[in-house]
Amino acid sequence: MNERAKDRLIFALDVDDFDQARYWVETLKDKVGVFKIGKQLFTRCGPAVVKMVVAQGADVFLDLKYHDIPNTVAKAAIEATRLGVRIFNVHALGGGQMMRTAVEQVEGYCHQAGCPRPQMLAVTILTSSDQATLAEIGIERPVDEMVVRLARLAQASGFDGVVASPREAALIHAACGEDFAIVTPGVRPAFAAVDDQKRIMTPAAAIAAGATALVIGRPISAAADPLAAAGQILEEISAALEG
Ligand SMILES: O=c1ccn([C@@H]2O[C@H](COP(=O)(O)O)[C@@H](O)[C@H]2O)c(=O)[nH]1
Repeated sequence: MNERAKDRLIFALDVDDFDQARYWVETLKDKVGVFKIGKQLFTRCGPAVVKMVVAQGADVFLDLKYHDIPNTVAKAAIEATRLGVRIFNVHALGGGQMMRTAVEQVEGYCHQAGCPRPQMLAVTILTSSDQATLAEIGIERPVDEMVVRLARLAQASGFDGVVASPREAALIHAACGEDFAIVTPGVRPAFAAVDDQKRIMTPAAAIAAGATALVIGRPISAAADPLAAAGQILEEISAALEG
């Protein structure tokens, strides 16, 4: 198996409590490069759960999708940086000033504290949304056009990459270049249920389209044999990287 496959797999720690989170980190840390802590687990456990994952030698993607006025997002971003996470994110829909202020203040903090700057990602359009969802909120432009527009804005604001569906990965890659990270949830292996995701692709198709890392939760956690499911996904990523 291609060794780089593990670095491309981010597991969504969408679980109810601290003990379950620790169980999944211990179980999957040989197969998964980064553990994603989202709103459910962070609201339940707070910074202690970030520290637990880091103490196990794994990296954290803090997926709190900040979306607020520039000052509030920048201060929250500094707190995420202080926690030692490798990646955190904001909503690109918060706009350029919000993203630029976050970049400036995080870089200022890192310079002063002598710590590495986390990777900063901007969520474009949620993978659970489709054209009808955008219409509900008054956005008539096609989903893929909106995603590319937000990706360009994030890049111009100093962000390192975006969160998007793998369906838009090739377009983002063409618009923003090779060094811009494209982290994709909405990934469903053939054996898994679609759940509430709308814009999906298989792991192999996502990598082939240019996704730099895949966020996967329920296809592993809800599988009858989660380790086998993670192994199968890694094989798929590996084969796509070789191909
Ligand atoms: O557009 C987005 C942004 C974030 N997510 C998060 O990714 C995982 C996906 O989990 P699955 O169980 O594989 O569906 C979840 O934590 C979401 O909050 C996303 O799905 N789409």
